[in-house]
Amino acid sequence: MEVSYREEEVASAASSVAGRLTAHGVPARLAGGDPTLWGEDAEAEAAAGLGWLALPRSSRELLPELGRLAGRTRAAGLTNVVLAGMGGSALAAEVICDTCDVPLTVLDTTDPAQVRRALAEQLDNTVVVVASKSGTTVETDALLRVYEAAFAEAGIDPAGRFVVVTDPGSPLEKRAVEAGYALVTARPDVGGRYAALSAYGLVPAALAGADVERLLDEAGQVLPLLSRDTGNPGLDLGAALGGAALAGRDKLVLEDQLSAINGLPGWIEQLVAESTGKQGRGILPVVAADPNGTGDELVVAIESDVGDVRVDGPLGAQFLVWEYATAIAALLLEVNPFDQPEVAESKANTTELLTLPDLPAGAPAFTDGPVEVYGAVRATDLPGLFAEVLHAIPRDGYLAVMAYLDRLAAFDAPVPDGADFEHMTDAWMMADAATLRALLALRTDRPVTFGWAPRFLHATGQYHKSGPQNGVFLQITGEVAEDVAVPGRPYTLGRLQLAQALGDLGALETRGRPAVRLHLTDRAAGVARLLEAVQEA
Ligand SMILES: O=P(O)(O)OC[C@H]1O[C@H](O)[C@H](O)[C@@H](O)[C@@H]1O
Repeated sequence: MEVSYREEEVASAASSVAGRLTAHGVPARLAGGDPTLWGEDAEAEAAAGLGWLALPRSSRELLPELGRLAGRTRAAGLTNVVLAGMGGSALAAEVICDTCDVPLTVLDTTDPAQVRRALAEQLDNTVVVVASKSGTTVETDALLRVYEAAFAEAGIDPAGRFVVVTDPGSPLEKRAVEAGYALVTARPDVGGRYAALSAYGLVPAALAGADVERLLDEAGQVLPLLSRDTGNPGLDLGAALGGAALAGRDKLVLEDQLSAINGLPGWIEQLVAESTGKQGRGILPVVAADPNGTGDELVVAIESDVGDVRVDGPLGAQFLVWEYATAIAALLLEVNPFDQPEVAESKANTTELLTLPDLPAGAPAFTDGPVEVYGAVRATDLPGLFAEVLHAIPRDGYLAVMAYLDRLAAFDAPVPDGADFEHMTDAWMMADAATLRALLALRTDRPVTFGWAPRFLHATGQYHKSGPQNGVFLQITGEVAEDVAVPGRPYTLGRLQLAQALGDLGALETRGRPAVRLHLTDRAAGVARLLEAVQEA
């Protein structure tokens, strides 16, 4: 595992902060699990959350159980593995499976169409891993209920179809025991976003067929380096991230196109944004975007030379080194890397909204074809709105696009008969809400981020509300054609999804941030109109 600096300014900022850290014995203290590093206010959470440093060894104890579970599900012909989980309880498994090229359906959504899509896939051969540390996350609870109902309706005994991963004593543990589901309890002293090498990352990955022992070997090899003052990749990366952020380079552009590891930036995004984005400070991860060459960027490239910092190493080692580096960067920014108070705020808003008979969606400021626009805006059409929004981004700020939609809908786009792969890709791209990010990015030198909701609420959502207050926000919601009931709950997935959007919008508006909601009354036509209008802006 190696971290190398490819730019003089980054190297000198990093070496100056690394000198300060080693003078205080920080590398060895962090590697040894010293909970006092982040100050008194963070001590209790740190003491209860540094178990990730021991995972390369302690997770080995899970291997026999994982082998048995994987063998049992394979023998039962359950080859379609679905993971219901949010944030840290989903993203690591996604990266592991993408990198090992084994199929895993990650359901970290409340979108009725996307959930219907998953339900329609091989229910007969499906095993659902339900992963939640707290055991109370609303999305995960809803997906468990939806799958229980689907199995019951198909006459399938749900007992053999769920594998629950949770902390000991959680409400989900109780539920799993009562229902007779397979249960793996996780080490409780590991925070959600640091849980890649714990049962949360490993159980779904092992069931999907990934070689998880190898990940632990890879992490185990880097572990002894983390107590060193020199030749310590975690310190080198953390000092670069923190040193650069202190010098004003607080937009972290993550590049991985040349890496054999697939999707790591999405996992890094939740780790860094949730751990550092608080008290008006933080590092904003920017994923799937080209750098703009502005003075507030730090480009970190996984296994390539295209960045200011290059990070080489296998996936297991990357997980551990990024966790360590994030804890170092938080220390330098003087924030607690183990809490996420503003994630809880949007959750509370959502819960409160769900108690109302009707969701307060408000009245549109204007309508442009299949798109209703909600918010305090001067524009009267979409091109004007995009121009207004781009103009509103502060000089040191960013624009965040957040889509409460089916992230796979673009693949339904009609493709002309006989189209080759290039034409198919073009058709998908022009039907994909994520393309809005790229088109907006062409019109500004400020970073434009994109997040599928509610996934991003458990990642950049914390940063949006409590990091530097220089974000401008565009929410996209869509009409629900066919909703999905959540058995035992007084809401459907569609209602929950809209409540999440309105709950987060409320949290952003309370802070005085410019925030607009674009509601697609026809989803496919709405996406097409957005992509057309942004090019006219
Ligand atoms: O695993 P759960 O308790 O369901 O939590 C899922 C996610 O929820 C919140 O967003 C936390 O901030 C994340 O760190 C966590 O990974």
